[in-house]
Amino acid sequence: MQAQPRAPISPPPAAASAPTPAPPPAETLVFPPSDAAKLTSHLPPQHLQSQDQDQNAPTPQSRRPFVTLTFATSLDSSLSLAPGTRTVLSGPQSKAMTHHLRAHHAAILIGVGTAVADDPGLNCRIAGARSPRPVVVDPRARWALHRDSKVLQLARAGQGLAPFIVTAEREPSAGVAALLAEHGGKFLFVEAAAETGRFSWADVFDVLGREGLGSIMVEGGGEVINSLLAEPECELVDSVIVTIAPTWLGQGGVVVSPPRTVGESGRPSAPLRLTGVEWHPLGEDVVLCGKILR
Ligand SMILES: NC(=O)c1ccc[n+]([C@@H]2O[C@H](COP(=O)([O-])OP(=O)(O)OC[C@H]3O[C@@H](n4cnc5c(N)ncnc54)[C@H](O)[C@@H]3O)[C@@H](O)[C@H]2O)c1
Ligand SMILES: Nc1nc(=O)c(N)c(NC[C@H](O)[C@H](O)[C@H](O)COP(=O)(O)O)[nH]1
Repeated sequence: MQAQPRAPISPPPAAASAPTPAPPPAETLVFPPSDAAKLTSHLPPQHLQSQDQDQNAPTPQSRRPFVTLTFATSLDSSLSLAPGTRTVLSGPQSKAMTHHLRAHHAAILIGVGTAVADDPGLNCRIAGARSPRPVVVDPRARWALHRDSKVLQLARAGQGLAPFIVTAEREPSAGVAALLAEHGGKFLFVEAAAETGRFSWADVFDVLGREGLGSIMVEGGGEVINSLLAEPECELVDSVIVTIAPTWLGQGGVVVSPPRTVGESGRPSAPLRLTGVEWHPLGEDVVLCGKILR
């Protein structure tokens, strides 16, 4: 029987607009279970770790999200060499620890200063782990989010989630709003104080709680962290996990140092101390875990 000529295999129709190529696969991180076990008591309760709206969408009356304050700092309490300068402090082991924290929180929150400086991905790069919902605090909606922003590239590649942007603008950019909606993100409106343009963190966390985000890891930057270490905002922080790197960044860095308090005598006093403290060496870094002493 004579073989029938094969019909030519036509090339697939060209996509109308070639999709943006997925970002190059970032390094996959590994955090050993033996190290993970040391952090368990400092993580949110299990039922608050996912984004499952049914499971943990706290009603307005229920408690606010579990808040973890976590960042990497130098020996001179700096987060980076200068505002807007992304500075590597963590070694591989404590970097993996940060991603372990991301897998165990429903959301990861940064300020717009960090978003602008770092073009962050804000996903979890441990194989098989879930990524948190990125939240960017941006009262004046000044973050120039665009299709090639890393966080949106990862969302399109299924390697992360699109951000929720917390703003005081009642009519933020329609273009950015559409871009967010296309990727599963959105703007969240929170009223800011008229005189300062700042949010009450209680309001921010209430809004995020009503989005079903039962736990939030606040990663920075300096302004965000210092404002959460001030009274009374520090009452909202449930856990503190700090990576300390054996590096001095020198003067001019982005410093973590909460506002000073002054006693009745007029003498300055230390504003905050941690309790329930544990120190865990990880590579050349040490990870300090604790809770703010009430
Ligand atoms: N080492 C680390 O762990 C770490 C983590 C995050 C960022 N960083 C670094 O920190 C630097 C950015 O820090 P930063 O202090 O410049 O910016 P930031 O990320 O703290 O963002 C500051 C902005 O957030 C908003 N904001 C903060 N608190 C607010 C409040 N209570 N109400 C309303 N808006 C509020 C304001 O718009 C403010 O301008 C970058 O260099 C980044 O690389 C380091
Ligand atoms: N743990 C930690 N060690 C560091 O050495 C360092 N520079 C940061 N910085 C935090 C960082 O500035 C922001 O949270 C990002 O911008 C996240 O970015 P990715 O998601 O990793 O792309 N954090």
